[in-house]
Amino acid sequence: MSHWYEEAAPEADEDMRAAAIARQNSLTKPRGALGRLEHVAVQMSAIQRTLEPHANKALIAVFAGDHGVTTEDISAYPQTVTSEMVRNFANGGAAISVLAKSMGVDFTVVNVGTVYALEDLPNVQDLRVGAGTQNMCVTEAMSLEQCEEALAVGRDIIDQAGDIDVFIGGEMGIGNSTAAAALAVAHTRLSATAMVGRGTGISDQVLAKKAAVVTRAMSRHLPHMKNGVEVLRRIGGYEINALAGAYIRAAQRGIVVLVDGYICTAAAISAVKINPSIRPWLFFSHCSAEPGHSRLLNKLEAEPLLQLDMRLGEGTGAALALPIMQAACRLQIEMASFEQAGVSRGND
Ligand SMILES: Cc1cc2ncn([C@H]3O[C@H](COP(=O)(O)O)[C@@H](O)[C@H]3O)c2cc1C
Ligand SMILES: O=C(O)c1cccnc1
Repeated sequence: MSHWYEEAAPEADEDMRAAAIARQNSLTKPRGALGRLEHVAVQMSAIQRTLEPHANKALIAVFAGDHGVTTEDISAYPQTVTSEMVRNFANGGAAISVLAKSMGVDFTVVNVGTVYALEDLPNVQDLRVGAGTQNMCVTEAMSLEQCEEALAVGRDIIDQAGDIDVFIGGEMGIGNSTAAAALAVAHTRLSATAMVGRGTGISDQVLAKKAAVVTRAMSRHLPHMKNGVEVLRRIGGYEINALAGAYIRAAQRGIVVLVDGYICTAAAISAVKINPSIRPWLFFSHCSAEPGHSRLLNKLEAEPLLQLDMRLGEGTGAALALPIMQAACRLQIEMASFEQAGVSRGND
């Protein structure tokens, strides 16, 4: 039986890529002088199949969910903060709320699975598929039904998004940097120690415990990880799975994805595992301060746009990278060529 998340995303057009590279090389700058901005514009051209790539209309969706693994005391903050932050998102006080507002980008919050139900809140969609996940150290994080439902929550957010060029996903979930580390281990086979980080700001002692927790979870689940969905079911999270579903659907619909920090990248690599055809549509916004993030980005052969020592999540790094992506597009579209501007070519 084939599933929606296995349907292929549109392929990159290699002729258009060559044409975009030629255009970049014709513009009034030394060859390659716009660095990664050139890579972004060229890749956008190849996937959008145009020399005039666009990243004008974006949607930011923050997915929230709680994690059973918080029982193991692996975060510096209590689980209640997930719900409290959902209210903060709704009230405009969170970092991503401020960024979305100041940048004029549409912003929505999706509750995929806080432990407790929340009251009706402006801009928050209640699509809970469970009351927090189970502790991955002792059992699977969720059932297959819940896993598929969480993936579908992300898919539906994209399907309801209308005509957008760019999708930015964010996450909120106390304990989710532990789930992300477990996913990172599953997809790279590097050690738990290499993949755990301080998350919200844990001590050396808690960091060592966090690595042991991930190791314990891996020894339980690794033998049974027969496919990408099973990985997400066993060690993912409702908000992480919704992100993976949103990334897959965005790519299938020809929407460019700006991936945020460590947790979002763990969702992204899980999504690529489920559906490798989505990879050309993923752009990586920044390299966070979590040490596992650069390792995960390496595995994905990703070139993050920013390095600001951020370690927040919520989609904040991706939001900050949006104007850079937009600039990369405008430069390729609007710069004059050497011929048009009457500027002499060099021999670079
Ligand atoms: C006030 C507050 C706001 C946040 N916004 C994002 N996170 C980030 O921190 C959490 C992951 O770290 P850990 O695995 O250590 O719990 C996630 O919710 C992530 O989005 C926050 C964390 C806190 C405390
Ligand atoms: O890189 C991230 O996304 C991150 C890091 C720490 C805590 N929350 C998110």
